[in-house]
Amino acid sequence: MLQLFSINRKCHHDLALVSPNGEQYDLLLRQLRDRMDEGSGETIYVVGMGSDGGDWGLNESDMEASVATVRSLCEQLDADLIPLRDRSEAAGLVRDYLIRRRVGELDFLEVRVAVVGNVDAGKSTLLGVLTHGELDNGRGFARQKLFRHKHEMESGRTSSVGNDILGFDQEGQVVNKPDSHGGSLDWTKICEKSSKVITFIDLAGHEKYLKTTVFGMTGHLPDFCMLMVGSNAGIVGMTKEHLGLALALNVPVFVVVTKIDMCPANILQETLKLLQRLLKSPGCRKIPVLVQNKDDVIVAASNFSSERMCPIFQISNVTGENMDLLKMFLNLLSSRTSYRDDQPAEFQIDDTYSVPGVGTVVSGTTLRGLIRLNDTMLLGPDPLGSFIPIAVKSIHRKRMPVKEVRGGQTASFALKKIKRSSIRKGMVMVSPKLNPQATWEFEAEILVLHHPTTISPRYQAMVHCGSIRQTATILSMNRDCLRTGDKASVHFRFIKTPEYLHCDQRLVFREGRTKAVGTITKVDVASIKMQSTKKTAARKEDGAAATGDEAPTIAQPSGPSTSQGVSP
Ligand SMILES: Nc1nc2c(ncn2[C@@H]2O[C@H](COP(=O)(O)OP(=O)(O)OP(=O)(O)O)[C@@H](O)[C@H]2O)c(=O)[nH]1
Repeated sequence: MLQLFSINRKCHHDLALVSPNGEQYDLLLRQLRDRMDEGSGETIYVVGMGSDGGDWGLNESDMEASVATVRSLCEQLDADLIPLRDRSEAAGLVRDYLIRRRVGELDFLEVRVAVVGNVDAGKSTLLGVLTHGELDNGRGFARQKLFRHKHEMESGRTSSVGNDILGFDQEGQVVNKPDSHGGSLDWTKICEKSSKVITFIDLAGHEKYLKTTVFGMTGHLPDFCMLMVGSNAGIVGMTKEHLGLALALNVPVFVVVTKIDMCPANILQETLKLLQRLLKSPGCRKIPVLVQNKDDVIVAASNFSSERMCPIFQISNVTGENMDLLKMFLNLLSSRTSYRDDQPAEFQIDDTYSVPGVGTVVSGTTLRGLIRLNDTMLLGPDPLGSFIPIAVKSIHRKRMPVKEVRGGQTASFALKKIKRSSIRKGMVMVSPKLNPQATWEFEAEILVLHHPTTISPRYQAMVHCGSIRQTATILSMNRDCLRTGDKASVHFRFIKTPEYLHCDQRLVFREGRTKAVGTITKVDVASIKMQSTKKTAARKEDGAAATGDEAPTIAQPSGPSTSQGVSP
C-alpha cells in the first residue's frame, strides 16, 4: 500500500538522510525495504519532512544530499526513484518521489480495479478511452471497442465480466497503443513495455446482471473499486448497491463522476453534494476528497490505503478533462495483496477453458506465495473433497508466457491429463505444504443488508466467497430469525460439493433481492470426514462395489432438508 513515508520521522534523526552514518544507512535501507514489501514493490517517499512534528523543508544543498542518499538506497534495492512533485514549505524544499521496484521485461506490477456503477454511467466508455487513447463522441464510440457479446453490441449494455488492461511505463506514461487497423490491443506488447499494469474488471451496471457483478467483486479479488456516477443522472439505480457491495467486501473505493461536459453546473454540484453526503453517512463512514490537481492526486494516492478516504474525480470522456489526474492516480495505486514469496502458494480458479492443441486451461488469481513452472500443486476439492497432485506445465500472465507468478497476480495455467469438466470455478491449486482440507460446513458472522421478510434456518441462498459460487443452507443460527439490518452468527452447509475455505474470508449471501454479507469465523473440516464416512457406510449398505472411480458421484448433503425456510 502506498504510504506517506518520512525517513527522518522514522529514525528520529533530522539529518539522517543528509549524511547518514553506516548504522543509520542500514536502518534506512531496512525501513525502505519493509515499506516496499508492504506496497507490493513500491512506495511514495517524501524527502524533507520534518522530524517529530518540526517544520518541513530542507535547503538546496541538504535536499541534494538527501536525494543522493535516497538514490543510493534505491540502487541497493534495485528500484527506480521517480519524481512526483516539488513544493516549498516553511523551512524549505520538500519533494515527493515514487519508488518502484525495477521489473524485468516479462515482469510488471499488477493492480486490479473493479469498475462498477449504474447503467449509462459511462463505464465501458471510460475504459475504452483509457485503454485505447481515443476520446468518445458522446454516442457510444469509445465503448464499441470493448463489447464482447453480440447482444451487448446491440443493446449497448455490458453483461459479462470483461477485462481490459492499461499499462504504465516507469515514467508513468500510458503504453497502450491500439493497432490502427482492427483497434485491438496487443496485451503482450503492453506488458513488455509496462512496469505497472492495471487490469480493469468491467462489471455490469444493470440489475439483471447483479449476479455477474457480485462474482466479479468477490471472485476477481479487486484491489480497488472504481464507482462511476453520471453527473447528470446522479446517484441512481444500482449505485448504492454497488457501493454497499464494495464496502461490505472491504475494497477501497474511489468515485469517478463522468459526463461533466454535458452537465449544467448546478446539477453537477448537486450530484457532488449528494455523493459526499452518502459517503459520509453512518453506513459508509468515508472521507470524501475532491481531486482537482496533481497535489490532490498524490495526497489521495498516499492515503488511499486507509480505506476511509474516498477520492472523487470529475471527468469527461468526450473532452478528456481531468483524464490526466485519473491516469496519474491509477499509476500510483499498488496491489493490496502481499507479493512475498515465502508463504505456501495458493491460487483460486475463476474460469476454465479448453484450448485446442493445449488442453485444459484454468485462470484465476494467485492469492499468496510463488508458483513456478513445473511445480506440483494440489488441485481440488473434487466432489468428495479430495485434492489431486497436478504439475504446472505452462504459465501465462496477460496472455504472455512466464516462468513464475506470485501473490496478487492473475495467471492461467495449462494442466495436463485433466478434463475441463472436472474443474469448476471456486476450486483452488495450492502448495502441498498446506495439506488442504475441504469443508461442507462453516460458520460466519453475517449482516443482512436486505431481505423482504425474515430468514430462518433451512433458508437457502447463493454464497459468493472468493471465486466460490454455490448454494448453501442455513443449518442454525444464534437467533430465531433474521430481518434487514440484523447481525447473527450462522452455520452454513453447501448443498452440492465441499469447498476450500479460510477463516476471515469475506462472503456475500444472496438470493433475488436478498443480500447478506459476512466473514467466515469457523471452517468445519470435520464435516468432510463425516460426509465420507456416511458415504462409505451408505455404499456398503447398497452393496455397491468400490470402483475407485468416485469423481462422477456428486455427494448430496445429508441431514437437514434443503427446502426453503423463508417465512412469508
Ligand atoms: N457527453 C458525454 N457522454 C458520455 C461520457 N461518458 C459516456 N458517455 C456516453 O454515455 C453513454 C453510455 O456510456 P456507457 O459507457 O455505455 O455506459 P456504461 O456505464 O458502460 O453502461 P453499461 O455497460 O450498460 O453498464 C454512451 O452513449 C457514451 O457515449 C462523457 O463523459 N460525456
